[in-house]
Amino acid sequence: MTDQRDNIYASPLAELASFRFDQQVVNVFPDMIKRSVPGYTTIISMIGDLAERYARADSRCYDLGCSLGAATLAMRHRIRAANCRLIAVDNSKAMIERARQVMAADSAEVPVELVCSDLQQVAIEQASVVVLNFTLQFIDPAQRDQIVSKIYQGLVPGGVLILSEKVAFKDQPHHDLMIELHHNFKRTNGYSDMEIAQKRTALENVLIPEPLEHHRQRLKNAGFTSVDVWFQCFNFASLIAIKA
Ligand SMILES: Nc1ncnc2c1ncn2[C@@H]1O[C@H](C[S@+](CC[C@H]([NH3+])C(=O)[O-])CC(=O)[O-])[C@@H](O)[C@H]1O
Ligand SMILES: O=C(O)C(=O)Cc1ccccc1
Repeated sequence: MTDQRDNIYASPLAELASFRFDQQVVNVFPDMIKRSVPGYTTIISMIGDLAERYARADSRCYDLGCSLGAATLAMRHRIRAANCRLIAVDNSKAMIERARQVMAADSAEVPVELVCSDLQQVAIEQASVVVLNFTLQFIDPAQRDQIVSKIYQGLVPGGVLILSEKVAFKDQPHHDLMIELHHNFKRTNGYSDMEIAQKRTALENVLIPEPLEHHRQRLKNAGFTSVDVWFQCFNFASLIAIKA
C-alpha cells in the first residue's frame, strides 16, 4: 500500500519548492523516512517498548505529527494498561487519510483516534505518554516553548515525553562531520548526490534543527525533572523527559 520507492528528487527540478507533506510524499513516506533517518526503525520499536512501560490505566497516549502512524502502531501493539486510548494528530490531510487506512488494516485492541489538526490546537489531557517523533523540528522555533509547556501540563505525574529530533551542533567541525556522515548514510541507502542536494535545499527553513542543549533547557524550563538522550546516531537524537 505504501512501499513505493522515493524518487521525488531523483531528476533535476527547475523549480525547487519548499518541502511539504503532500500526496506525493505520502506515497513514498515509509521508504523515504527509513532511508533518510538513521535509527528510525529502532526508535519506532523502542517507542513501543517505552509505551508499554509508561502507559497508565485510564490515561491517554498522544502521537503528535503521527504521519502514517508508525509510532501509534508500535504503541498500540505494546500497551497493556486498561482503558488507555491513543490520539494521533497530523495537520497533513493526505497523511491522516492514509493513516486511517493503515489503522483500519490493524486489529490491535487499543482504541485510536486520528485527528487532522495543527497539534497546537489539540488539548493534551490525562496523558501518560506523549510522542513527538521528528515533528517539533518542522514547527517555528518561536512556538516550541509553548508546545512543550502545554505537553508538560497535560501529563500525569510519572508521565513521559519522547522527543526525537534532527539536531545541530554548536561546534562547527563536529556539526559538519555529522552532516557528512548523515549524507553518507543516505548515499549508502541509494540516494544520489543530486537527490541529497535537492532535498537539502527543499528542507531549508522548513526543518529547523536546534542543538541538544536547547532541547534539554526547554524541557527543564517546562518543568520536566528528568531529561536525557536515550538514542542518538549522528545528528538524529531522541530524548526522554519524565514528569516527576
Ligand atoms: N503543526 C503541526 N501539527 C501537526 N502535525 C504537524 C505539524 N507540523 C508538521 N506536522 C507533521 O509532522 C510530521 C513529521 S514526520 C513525523 C514522523 C512520524 N512521527 C513517525 O514516527 O513516522 C517527520 C519527518 O518526515 O522527518 C508530518 O507528517 C507533518 O505533516
Ligand atoms: O532527509 C533528510 O535529510 C532528513 O533530514 C529527514 C527527513 C525525512 C523525511 C522527511 C523530511 C526529512
